[in-house]
Amino acid sequence: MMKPIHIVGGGLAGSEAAWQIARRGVPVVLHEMRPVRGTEAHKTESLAELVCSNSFRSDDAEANAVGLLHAEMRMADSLIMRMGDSHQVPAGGALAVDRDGFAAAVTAALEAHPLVSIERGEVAGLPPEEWDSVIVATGPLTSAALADSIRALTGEESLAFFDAIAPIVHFDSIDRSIAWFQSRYDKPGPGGTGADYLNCPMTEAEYNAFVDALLAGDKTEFKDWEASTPYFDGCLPIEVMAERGRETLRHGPMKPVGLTNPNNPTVKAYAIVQLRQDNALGTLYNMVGFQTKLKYGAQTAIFRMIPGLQNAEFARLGGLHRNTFLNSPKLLDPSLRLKAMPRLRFAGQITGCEGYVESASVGLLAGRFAAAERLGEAVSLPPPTTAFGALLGHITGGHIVAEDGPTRSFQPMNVNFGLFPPIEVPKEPGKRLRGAEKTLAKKKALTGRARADAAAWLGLPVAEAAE
Ligand SMILES: Cc1cc2nc3c(=O)[nH]c(=O)nc-3n(C[C@H](O)[C@H](O)[C@H](O)COP(=O)(O)OP(=O)(O)OC[C@H]3O[C@@H](n4cnc5c(N)ncnc54)[C@H](O)[C@@H]3O)c2cc1C
Repeated sequence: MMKPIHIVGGGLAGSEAAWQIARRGVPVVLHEMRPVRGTEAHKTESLAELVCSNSFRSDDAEANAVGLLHAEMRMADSLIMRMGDSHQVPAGGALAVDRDGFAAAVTAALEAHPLVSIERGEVAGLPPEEWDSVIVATGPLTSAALADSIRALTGEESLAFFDAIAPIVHFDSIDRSIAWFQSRYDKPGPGGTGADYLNCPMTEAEYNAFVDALLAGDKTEFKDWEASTPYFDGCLPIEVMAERGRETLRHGPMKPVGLTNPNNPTVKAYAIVQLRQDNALGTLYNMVGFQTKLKYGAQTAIFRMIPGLQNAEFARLGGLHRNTFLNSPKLLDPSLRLKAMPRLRFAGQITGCEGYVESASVGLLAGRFAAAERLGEAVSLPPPTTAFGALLGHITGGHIVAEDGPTRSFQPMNVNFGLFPPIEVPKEPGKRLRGAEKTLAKKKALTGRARADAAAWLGLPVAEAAE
């Protein structure tokens, strides 16, 4: 009997890693502490629970880096993408999923696999020595006992900071005589209709009153040690955005572009709040980009100032959560093993990637690497030109570490084109590209190269992938 690989944490990364290992014919034991012990954000005992938004973001594999990552993961037979695709809900150009159906399907697929056993319970310290190959995928809310032992082993302080959760509203409490359905620029996207978001318009006076209320609203106080904790720009709380400038929200989550109010088509709204379907039934909608650390009472009062939400009932209000992650460029080797104890491999957000899809993709890589090692094969790293390779590069070495401040410079990051090696746009005779056209051509060249290289790395037909 082959010895099993142990995975600690059955979230996005751990579930994907388990699948990848089992599909190579290697046994795996997946340790998940829920429901024996919970986290501040998880609500269920399902594997791969989505703790906040239900979106896997853009599904555009030609012009968007996370869309490209989707495509590469599908090529690698990703369980997370397979179940995401089969549980999608309409969301314009994005891939959004019915969170309960999705998590139940991932759980069922792993429970049914003959090479996967699932053990419920916390791994409350370093994994026992007899576990000779372990993937730690315990996420941003890693339990304190395990986090402490990793910190003791590495000698590095894990950096903690906060993510803020966006509120969810009951659909039937939204005033549909004010809010209208439309996707930005009427984009249909995968599984969408072009009219998937509910839009709440604001006049200039309403916007200013709203920003004033955000600035004045009661917020959760930071403790001393939390005060210096940096935010990451992808998930800024709205009141922090409002503090950065009166116009910041109008250029961020409340931007009014690509939308026309059918009740007042000749007048452009000054700002627009968008809500996106959150469950398959269509009974819940989340406020897009509205992460917040406002206190609950303040949230209810302030969000009801939004036209269309004056009677809103909230299924869940926003909240605050810590994020635990390693100084990976220093601590991990190129195949995600801890240099100080190579039987431990890390995956998911704890490695310093950011987002559901990125976490799952690092789980996918860790699973492939661990399985290859167990089978006595050479570990093959993805080319740096692929989204897989770009993300892995960020985690294990691409980042230039600056040691000149109180906090280290390595920060969690979504996949983005800045992580890819540059490419020359192929010149067309007699045509000179400029501006947006040139940017798009560059993205298409990068993603075409990435898909072809990913296919070659995975041993798939290259021509089809590059198309
Ligand atoms: C509050 C919050 C909101 C977020 N919102 C978004 C969002 O909207 N969109 C997005 O793309 N990303 C979001 N993220 C970021 C991130 O992508 C997700 O947290 C993602 O789930 C990370 O995947 P993971 O597999 O690394 O961790 P998780 O999915 O959190 O999985 C880790 C698992 O490990 C288990 N565990 C922890 N410690 C132990 C232990 N000692 N023993 C056994 N099991 C253990 C946990 O119970 C959990 O199931 C958010 C993060 C947080 C904290």
